[in-house]
Amino acid sequence: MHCIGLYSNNGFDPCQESPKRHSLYCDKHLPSWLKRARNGKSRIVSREVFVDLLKDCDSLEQKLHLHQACELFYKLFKSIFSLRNPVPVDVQLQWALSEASKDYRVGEFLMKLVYSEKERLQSLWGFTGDKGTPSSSFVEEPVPLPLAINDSFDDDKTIKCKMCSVEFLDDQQLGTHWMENHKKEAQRLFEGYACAICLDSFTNKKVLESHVQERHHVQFVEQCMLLRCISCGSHFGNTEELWLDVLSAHPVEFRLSKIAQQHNLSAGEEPPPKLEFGNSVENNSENVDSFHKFTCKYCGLKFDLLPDLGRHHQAAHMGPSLASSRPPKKGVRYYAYKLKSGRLSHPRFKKGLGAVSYRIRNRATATMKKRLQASKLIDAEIISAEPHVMENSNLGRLAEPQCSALAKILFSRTHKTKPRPNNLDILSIARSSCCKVSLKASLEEKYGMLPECLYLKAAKLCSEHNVQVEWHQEKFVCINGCKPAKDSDFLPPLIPLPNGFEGHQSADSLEDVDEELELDECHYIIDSQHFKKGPTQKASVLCDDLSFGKESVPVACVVDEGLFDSLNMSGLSFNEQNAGPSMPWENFTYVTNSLLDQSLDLDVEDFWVLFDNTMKCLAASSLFHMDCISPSMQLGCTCSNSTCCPETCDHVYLFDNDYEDARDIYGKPMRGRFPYDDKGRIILEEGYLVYECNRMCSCNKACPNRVLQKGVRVTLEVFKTENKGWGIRAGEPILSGTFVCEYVGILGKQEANNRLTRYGRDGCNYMFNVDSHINDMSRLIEGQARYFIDASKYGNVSRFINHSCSPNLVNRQVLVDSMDCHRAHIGLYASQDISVGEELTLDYQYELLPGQGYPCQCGASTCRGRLY
Ligand SMILES: C[S@@+](CC[C@H](N)C(=O)[O-])C[C@H]1O[C@@H](n2cnc3c(N)ncnc32)[C@H](O)[C@@H]1O
Repeated sequence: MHCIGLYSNNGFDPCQESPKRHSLYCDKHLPSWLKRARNGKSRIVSREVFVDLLKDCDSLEQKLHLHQACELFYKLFKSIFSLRNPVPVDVQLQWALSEASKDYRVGEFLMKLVYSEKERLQSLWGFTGDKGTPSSSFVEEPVPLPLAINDSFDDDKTIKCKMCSVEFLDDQQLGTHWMENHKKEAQRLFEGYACAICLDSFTNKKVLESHVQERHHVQFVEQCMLLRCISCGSHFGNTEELWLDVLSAHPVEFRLSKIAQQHNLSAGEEPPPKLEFGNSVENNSENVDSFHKFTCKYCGLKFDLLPDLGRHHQAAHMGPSLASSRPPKKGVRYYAYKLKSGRLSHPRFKKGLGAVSYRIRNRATATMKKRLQASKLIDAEIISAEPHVMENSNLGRLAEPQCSALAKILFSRTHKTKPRPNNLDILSIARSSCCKVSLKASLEEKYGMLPECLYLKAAKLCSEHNVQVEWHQEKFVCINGCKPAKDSDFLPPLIPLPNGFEGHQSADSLEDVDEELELDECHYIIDSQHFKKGPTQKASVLCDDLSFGKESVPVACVVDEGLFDSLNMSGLSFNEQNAGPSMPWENFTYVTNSLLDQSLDLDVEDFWVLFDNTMKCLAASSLFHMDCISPSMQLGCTCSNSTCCPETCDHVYLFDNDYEDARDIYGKPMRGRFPYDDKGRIILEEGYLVYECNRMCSCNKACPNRVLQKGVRVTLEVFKTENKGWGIRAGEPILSGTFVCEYVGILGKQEANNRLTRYGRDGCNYMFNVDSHINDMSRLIEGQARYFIDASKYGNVSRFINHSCSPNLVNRQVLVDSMDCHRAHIGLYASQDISVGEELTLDYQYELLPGQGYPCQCGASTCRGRLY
């Protein structure tokens, strides 16, 4: 016997290995539901129960049925267990029942499984509210599943011709009978046509003829005609060849279906002399001249045979890659389709992953393209900036944009002339450095002064390669006494030009500047950052801590010199005039946790009704009983240490269970890993829920799987922007993946298609549309309410984050105190390294109709222009 691990409902290519694991599977193909347990929890079907059931199987066939039942059981358990699954449990159960009832032998095994496993499943995962006392609704004996039509003929000794009901002992005899008696009808059943030039297929000879004439301009149509087996699509030169294929490959299709047999037997009637292809005559078929015509419900075209209608439907009304028609996005059929196709467990993510792997594959090309584009841009800038420089022949008259352009040009040129350390150079120097000071000193000794962003890159590299370097901020004193390198040859970095710089310099001083630039062009590194306004600029602190002690790091509110005036009038894009000037902290109440809107209280009610029904349903199917899940739908892990490790943490298990194919941001599988790296930075790719440990877990706050819940840990500053009102900027370098803050406000829901905008007193929109940011899962249910977080009255520092079409923050939905995805927290994480003083921005992802919204001031080269 061979391993049957590759078996699926659609058959299998047998694995050639002999079975080892539990006598049915080789090592490689042991199914997920039998895989070795961690904490005894990961096995969906326990080994003992499986082996017991296997002992009762005498034939390979029975073993396959057991295998199928286990798969079904696994799928059902897994999808019910996934609490974020929006498909109602009763629909899932219906699906499982209908699947099981297709073959009563599979159904029987399924019920045996449910019966044997129910107690284990009940107590597993700490589901038991009152351990062990089964409710009265428990079904103690396996309930036979409703028997559907058994379409299998294996038990029958005879088979009947579908045309005349004459009985035969085997398919061969039936085939010969058809050849002799029903060849004409059989032609209608199997014969199609194909164009010998392009192999396009046709149901009708006439259509083929006109195709050949019109498309290929051929008159002798007969030469271009191939016969085509409708059943399998193979092409043949003549009828004999086609019939040989039919006899050898499709004899089953001559048989009378079981339903028809039963019907005939019970009614004692002769079978009607009409063609039936499987059970396919549905409401899109009609009787014309005693022959069935199959009508396409989309375009009204009629076909003699259903497979042709199918092919037409696929070619004319579906995308080329879709193999089968999909049911409408509603109801049991749709969910069943989702479940069967495996899309339910990770619906959007396959698509997401495709995109990710595409992105990864194309990263190199993209980088190259970017570089090319950048160099083109710079060239273009040289062309546009240089004449300007000449024209004015006076640096002092250059406006800031021209200065930036010039700086960029010089920056790129000087970069080209100076050697720069590559990743290996940085790492090898970092390995012999104890702290940032010594690393900086060594690098500068070799390469001269380097821009600050290189140290961010170095920090990232070190963390990725586990190189221990002390990264510190200002006033750090290294215990080894490391001191910054001082080289008198280096000129100090440029400082921002003073206000009123435009046109105020005397001609003499400008000449000096010009000369200096010319002379030292190759030795300076002029970064366009020097022209940006940042915290290096003089700023006045309006408030030391806008959170008034609610955050563990104070959030200062500052105004840069030169923007004071804007405080007296509206610095916002619109509408502040009426409200009058106010300080940013005066317009809302600072909270660190979202509050629930009343619309959600109702939702909780709905939830309990659903929950109640679900549990009754499960109890009736003898899986669980009513008290098995905690009201908050929270699942605690049972790691024995105070800090969890991914090998044992149930949240990792839960995640893996829900997202088998999840990847990290580098494209590596997430299986068996926390969503955060050991520095607490998010590594999980976008599009997945993050499962953090919670108060039901035995671990403590130091657990690496608790990040968002610890709140803001980086220094942030609320500052006045030039044209977007208030914004947030980094008060310290923030490395990519670092948790920045949570979007906090009032969590509510709105009815679908009903756009909700709420403006705060300052005329700003503080709505975060949860639905539009993540979780396709909820979109499986059409017309479902959308969720939002409104930070206009209650919120935290996140309410000041402005929109950018090229943002440096991303959001993730994080499950902490509830496994219900509608109670997920919105975590905002750095999507790239962010330097001190850089504004933190998020893509609001509004969907706007043409003409809607307000001008976007993000300034990104990819700016989409408008913002809601
Ligand atoms: C969530 S608030 C951000 C904080 C806000 N700037 C403030 O002063 O409180 C969103 C509002 O900020 C302004 N805003 C954010 N990003 C913007 C952008 N890129 N362009 C123009 N205005 C923007 C808009 O008024 C928007 O309604």
